[in-house]
Amino acid sequence: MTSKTRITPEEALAYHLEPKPGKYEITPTTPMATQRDLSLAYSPGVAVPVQAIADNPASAYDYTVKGNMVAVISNGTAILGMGNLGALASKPVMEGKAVLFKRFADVNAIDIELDSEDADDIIKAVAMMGPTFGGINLEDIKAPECFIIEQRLKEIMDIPVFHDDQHGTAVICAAGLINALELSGKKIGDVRIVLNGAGAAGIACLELLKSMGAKHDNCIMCDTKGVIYQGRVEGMNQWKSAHAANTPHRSLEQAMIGADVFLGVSAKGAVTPEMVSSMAENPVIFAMANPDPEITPEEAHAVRPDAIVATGRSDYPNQVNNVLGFPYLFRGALDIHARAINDEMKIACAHALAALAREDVPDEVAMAYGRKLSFGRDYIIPTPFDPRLIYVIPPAVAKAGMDTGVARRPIVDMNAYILNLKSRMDPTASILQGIHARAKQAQARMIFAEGDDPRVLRAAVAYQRAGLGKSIVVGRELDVMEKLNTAGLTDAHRELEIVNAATTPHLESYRDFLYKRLQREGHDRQDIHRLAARDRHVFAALMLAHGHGDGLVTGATRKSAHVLSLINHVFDAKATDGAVGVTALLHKGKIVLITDTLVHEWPEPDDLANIAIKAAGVARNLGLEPRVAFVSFSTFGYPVSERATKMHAAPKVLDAMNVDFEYEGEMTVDVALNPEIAANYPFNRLTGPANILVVPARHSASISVKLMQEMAGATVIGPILTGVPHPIQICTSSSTVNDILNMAVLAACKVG
Ligand SMILES: NC(=O)C1=CN([C@@H]2O[C@H](COP(=O)(O)OP(=O)(O)OC[C@H]3O[C@@H](n4cnc5c(N)ncnc54)[C@H](OP(=O)(O)O)[C@@H]3O)[C@@H](O)[C@H]2O)C=CC1
Ligand SMILES: CC(=O)C(=O)O
Ligand SMILES: [Mg+2]
Repeated sequence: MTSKTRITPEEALAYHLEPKPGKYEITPTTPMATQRDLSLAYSPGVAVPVQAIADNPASAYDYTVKGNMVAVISNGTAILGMGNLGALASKPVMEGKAVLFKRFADVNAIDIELDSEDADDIIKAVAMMGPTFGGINLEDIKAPECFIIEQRLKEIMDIPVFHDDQHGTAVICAAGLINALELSGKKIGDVRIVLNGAGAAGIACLELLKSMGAKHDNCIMCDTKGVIYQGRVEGMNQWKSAHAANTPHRSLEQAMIGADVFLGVSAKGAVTPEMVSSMAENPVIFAMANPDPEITPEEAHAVRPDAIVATGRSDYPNQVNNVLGFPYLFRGALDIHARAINDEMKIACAHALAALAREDVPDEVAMAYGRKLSFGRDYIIPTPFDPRLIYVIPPAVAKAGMDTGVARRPIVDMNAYILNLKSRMDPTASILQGIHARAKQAQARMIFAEGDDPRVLRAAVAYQRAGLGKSIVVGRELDVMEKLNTAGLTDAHRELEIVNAATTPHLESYRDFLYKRLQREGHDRQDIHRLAARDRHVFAALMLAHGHGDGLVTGATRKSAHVLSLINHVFDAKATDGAVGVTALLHKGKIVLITDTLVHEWPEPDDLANIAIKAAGVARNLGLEPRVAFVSFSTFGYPVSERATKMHAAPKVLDAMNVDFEYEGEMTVDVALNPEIAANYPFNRLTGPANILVVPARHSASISVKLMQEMAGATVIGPILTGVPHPIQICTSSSTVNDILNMAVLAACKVG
C-alpha cells in the first residue's frame, strides 16, 4: 500500500493554467439568444420575480440560484497545513472546494477570499452576503478566530454556516474511527485517544468524538507546546482549556505511550516512528495533515504492521478527508432549505458514511478503483469517487434536519428524492475515473510512437508520473531531450525509456518478422528495412508485436487512415479482419458511442452487425450496458431509400446471431436518443435511450463526431480501435496532451 501517484510541481501548475486559468467557469442555464429572451431574463421581465421575492422572500429559492448556491469563504490564515499565506494564495484551494461541491453533489459554489484577519470584518462581510447564498462554507480560517466567526454568523444568519475544517473534518474522522475501532475490536468509551493539533479541526474532532462516547479522561490534546494539561497557561485559549487533561504527561511523545488512537490535524512529520512503536496493540493512526501527513503509512506500518492507518490524501488507502462530507452535508441541507447544519445532521452523516463502508462494494465502484474493495484495514471509509455517496448521504442528512426542525421545506417523498439525487450525477466522470483506475492497476508498458511531438512527450511523462505504468518513447535521444527541455520537463528524460531503430538490438528480428508478413505483397528486403527502421509507426507496432511493450499509442502526427494502413503491415487491423473504430462522445452528463469512425468506409449489413458487436464490447468495457441503434435518416422503413436499406437490414443480421445486448433500427438519431420521440414507436425494443449509434458510413461518423465537438463542445475520446489482437490506439493530429493520455489509458486497460 504505497503511494504511487507522483505529481510534479510543473504538472500541478499546468493543471491550473490550462485550458484556461483556474478551475471553473460560470455558464447560463436559460436561453439568451433572442430579443424575447433578453426581455424575459432582464428588463422588463426580471421585474416580475423581483416583486415576487419582495412580497415573499421564500420564493427566492424558486426564482434564483440561491437554493443551490454555496459560498466557499476563506481569509487564507490556515491554508491546508501550509499556514497563514493570505487570502489570495488560498484561492486555488477555494476554487478546488467549489469544483468538488459541483462534481460530487451538483451544488453550485463560488469562492470568495476576504483580505482580512479581523474576525469582526469577516463576520460583517459574510453576514452581508446572506441573500445571495443557500449556505456558507467557511474554509481554512485559523483557530481561534474561526470559532468566533462561525458562532456569530450562525447566530445572525438564517442559512447554514459551516466551518468545513472543523465539522467536515470531525464528521469524516468520526466515521472512520467508528469503523477502525470495530476492526480493532475496541470501544470508543474505552480507548485512549491522543489528538495532535488544537486548532479548528482538532477542537471540533475531539468535541464530536466526546459527544459520541469518548471519555474526557481518556483524551489528550497536544499543540506546538506539547500536552494541553490542566493548569497550563502558555499558548492557551478557552477552546483548548475545555479539553485540558488531568495528566502528568507534558509531551506528545509521553502521551503516545500506550495510546489506542492517534489523530493528527497538525503538520507534516509531527509524529515519529518511535512514538508509533510505543502505542497500544492494534493502534489506529489518522495522520490527517495536508498535503503531507504527520507520518506516512509506510513509516507507520514499518514499525507497527498491526496499525490501521489513514491520511488526508487521495493516493493512499483510507482517505479521511472532509471531501467526503461537505458536498453531501450541504446537498442534504439545501434540499430541505435548511436554516442550519446542526449536530444531529453531522452525526447522521458520520453514521451513514461508516455504514456505507461496511456494505458490499458494487462492481462499478471496484471498477472505478481498479481493485476489489471490501471492509477491512485498508478500506474503513468510502472512497471519494463512490457513486453511492450522492444518494446515500444527503437523504440521511436531510432526514436528521427534518427530525430536528431546521427544514423550511421538508422532503415529502424520500424515494423520489433518492431518484432525483441519482440523476444529478454525471456518469461520464465515473467512466473516466474508472478507466484511469484500471490502467493504474494494469501497469502497462506503453509505447508512444511519436517521440518527436511535444504533446506526445508530455502525455508519456504524465502517464508514467501518474503511476499508470512505464512509458516507452520512440525517438532519437537528443531530440527527445531537447523537446522535454523546451516543455520544462528536463528531469523526465531520465525516467522515460527512449528507443529507436539505431539503438535497439531487436531490429533484425523485427525485419524478419515483417519480411515474412509482406514478402508476398510486393515488398522486397530493401522496402522492409526502410519500413522497419525508418517508419516509427511500423517500428512501434513491431515492438508491440514482439512483446516489447504492452500497448501502443500513435497517430498524433499523421492522418489516422494513413497510420492505420502502416500498422496493417504488422497487424491484421483491416475491415476484413473485423477491426472497428468506436468514438465516445461525452457531453452534458451523457455518453454516446459512435461507430465505425475509423476502419470501414462503407459497411454492408454483415459489417454493420460486426461493428455493433464490437462496439457493445467497448461499451461493456467502459461500464455501460449496451443499447445499439442503427441510425439513418429514416425510421423503421420510412422514408424508403436505397441508402437506408442496409441500416434496415443490419438488425436482421443480429436477429440471426442471438447476441446478448439490445439493438434496434433503423431510426433517426432523435428517435434513438430521445425517449419522448421514441415513444411514438411502441414496438421499439430498446428499453432506454441508445448509447451506441451505428452510422451508415465513415463520412457520416466523422461528420457527427466533429459537429458535436465543434458546435456543442463535446469531449471526444477515440476513435478506440477494437477487434485487433493487441491494444493499439490511434490519436488524431488535433489531439491534446490529455486526449493522448486518455488514449494511452484506453490501451492500458484494453478497452478496445
Ligand atoms: N484531512 C482533512 O480532511 C483535514 C485536514 N486538516 C489538516 O489539519 C491541520 C490543521 O488545520 P486547522 O485545524 O484548519 O489549522 P489551525 O491553524 O486552526 O490549527 C492548527 C493547530 O495545529 C497545531 N500545530 C501546528 N503544528 C504542529 C505541530 N508540529 N505539532 C503539534 N501541533 C501543531 C497548532 O498549534 P498551536 O495552537 O500551538 O499554534 C494549532 O493548534 C492542517 O494540516 C490541515 O491540512 C484540516 C482540515 C481537514
Ligand atoms: C482538507 C482540508 O480542508 C484541509 O486540509 O484544510
Ligand atoms: Mg481546509
